[in-house]
Amino acid sequence: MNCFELDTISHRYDRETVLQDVTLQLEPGEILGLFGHNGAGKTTTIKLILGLMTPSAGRLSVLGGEAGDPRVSQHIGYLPENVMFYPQLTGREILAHFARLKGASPAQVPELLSQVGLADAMDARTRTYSKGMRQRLGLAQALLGKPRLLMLDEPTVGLDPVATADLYRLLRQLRDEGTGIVLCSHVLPGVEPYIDRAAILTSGALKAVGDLPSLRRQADMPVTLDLTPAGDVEALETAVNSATRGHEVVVRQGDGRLTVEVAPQQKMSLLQGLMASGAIADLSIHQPSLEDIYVHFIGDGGLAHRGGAQ
Ligand SMILES: Nc1ncnc2c1ncn2[C@@H]1O[C@H](COP(=O)(O)OP(=O)(O)OP(=O)(O)O)[C@@H](O)[C@H]1O
Repeated sequence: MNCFELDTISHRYDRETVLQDVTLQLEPGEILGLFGHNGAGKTTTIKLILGLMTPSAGRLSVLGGEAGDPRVSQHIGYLPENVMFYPQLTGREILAHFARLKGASPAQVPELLSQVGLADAMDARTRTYSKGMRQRLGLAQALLGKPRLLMLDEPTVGLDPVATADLYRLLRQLRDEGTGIVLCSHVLPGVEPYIDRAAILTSGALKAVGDLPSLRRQADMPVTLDLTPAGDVEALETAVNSATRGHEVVVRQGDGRLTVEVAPQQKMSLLQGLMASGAIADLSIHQPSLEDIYVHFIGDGGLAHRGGAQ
């Protein structure tokens, strides 16, 4: 059974359509990165899955049931973008309160607080917590009751690099135990190794979905080769031009080396030509990163999309 299945979902607020024909699934034991600029529709998508609103069009099922059904909601954990807690209560008291609301066992409260790195701070009032500590408490709250679907909105905001790495390790462990996880973010650097698939949302439309190799195929962006000449760089450039056999490539010279941008489908024939030429001493190959692919799909007008501050 899928964690959720969105089938051509659209959503309007008043007059504005903010999601258009979004089709997306999440399997158990999978981490999906949901990426998009400010106002792209990430939070709206999450709210629909949580059952806080009903879509204007399309079909939606969550954990095999209806979004918003309490029998479904009890298996969902959600960390909102901005977490706020009663400042006078301790982390332990707050989590125990949420455990009661969710019908989860209070026995797991100290264990969860330790898991998110708040073992030493669980009896301090949350008004003394830093932003990162509040974020960790929010994460512990989302993990109550061992959810089968976990949705995290900007979970790394406020976390230092060590805490961020801890968070990703924890998410992997949950994923390996079968939890389906959605990670919404505009912070792409560093996230690539921790997600199984990415979905890129722009102005309410899903532009691309898949694992990194599939996104690279969908983006069809050039591969960059850094070439070190065996002799002089001009001879290498001649070899590149002859090996490309009229296909378009971008060639730049610098520091006695050549940088060549080539279409993915031409890469192997270019490499074979270069190897046969004897003009090349060494090379490195750079595939587009998740960030490059994201920028490609968001488009040059990326800044124009970004309604709010980053
Ligand atoms: N309650 C609302 N009423 C009207 N419009 C709304 C409402 N909530 C969101 N919107 C609009 O819907 C669009 C999508 O917003 P959403 O919050 O889903 O984007 P987001 O991708 O989560 O953005 P961010 O990264 O800035 O949090 C935006 O244009 C936003 O202004």
